[in-house]
Amino acid sequence: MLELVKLGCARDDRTLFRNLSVKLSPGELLQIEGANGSGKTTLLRILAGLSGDYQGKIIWKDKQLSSVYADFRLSTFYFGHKPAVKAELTPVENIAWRASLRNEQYSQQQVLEALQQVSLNGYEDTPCGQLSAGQHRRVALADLFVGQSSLWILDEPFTAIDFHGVAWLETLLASHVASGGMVIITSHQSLSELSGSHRTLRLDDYVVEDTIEDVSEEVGDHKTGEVFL
Ligand SMILES: Nc1ncnc2c1ncn2[C@@H]1O[C@H](COP(=O)(O)OP(=O)(O)OP(=O)(O)O)[C@@H](O)[C@H]1O
Repeated sequence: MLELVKLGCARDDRTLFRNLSVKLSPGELLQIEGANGSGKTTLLRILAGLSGDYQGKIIWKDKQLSSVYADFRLSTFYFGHKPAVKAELTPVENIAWRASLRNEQYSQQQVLEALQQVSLNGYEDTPCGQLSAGQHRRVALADLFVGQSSLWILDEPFTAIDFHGVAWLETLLASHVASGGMVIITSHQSLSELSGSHRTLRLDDYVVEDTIEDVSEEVGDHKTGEVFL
């Protein structure tokens, strides 16, 4: 379904990774590991269409991503380092706002149930600026309970989440994958058995001393990818 073909990326003349080829099929969870600064966030931002500065190809449903980007966006949920949560809006308003950005509509009941799932019942009308760091991130994670995206791209979703929150999130990942969904996740902590079976990719294994220019010759494709926003 999602295929990366000889993906390469450099920042400030430093190769973060190169020749990265991997496939992700429905019902699979892929954990990206790597040291601080190895390029995990950079890779996920590329996959989410937030950066076009890469080499190689990204294939979605057997087609070059740029030609099916509208479908890809509708099928994808991206949870970044700094989740899009507006401080002046309540959790309910934030969910509605992000849903409108994705062209999705939820019933009020669905939203309230999602907030209950992330243990934010009782905070429905509290401006998010008054929530704790972990609660703030839970507001964004509530989208996972109401959206219909098949591919979840999650950058360090466990950050600031307490022990019980990590458990329900891992259980949710397993359930999404069991129902045919796909997950790409970065996490500095190992996933437990609650997440179900998964593959691990270490970005450090895709670094060499060569400059990034070598990759374009091997790929024989565009040297710079498109920005999909
Ligand atoms: N826009 C940018 N311009 C220049 N360098 C950048 C840019 N974005 C990221 N980098 C550099 O790319 C490298 C990889 O950063 P990235 O955030 O992807 O790493 P990471 O593996 O997610 O790290 P961490 O585990 O600390 O979150 C870092 O050295 C960073 O300084």
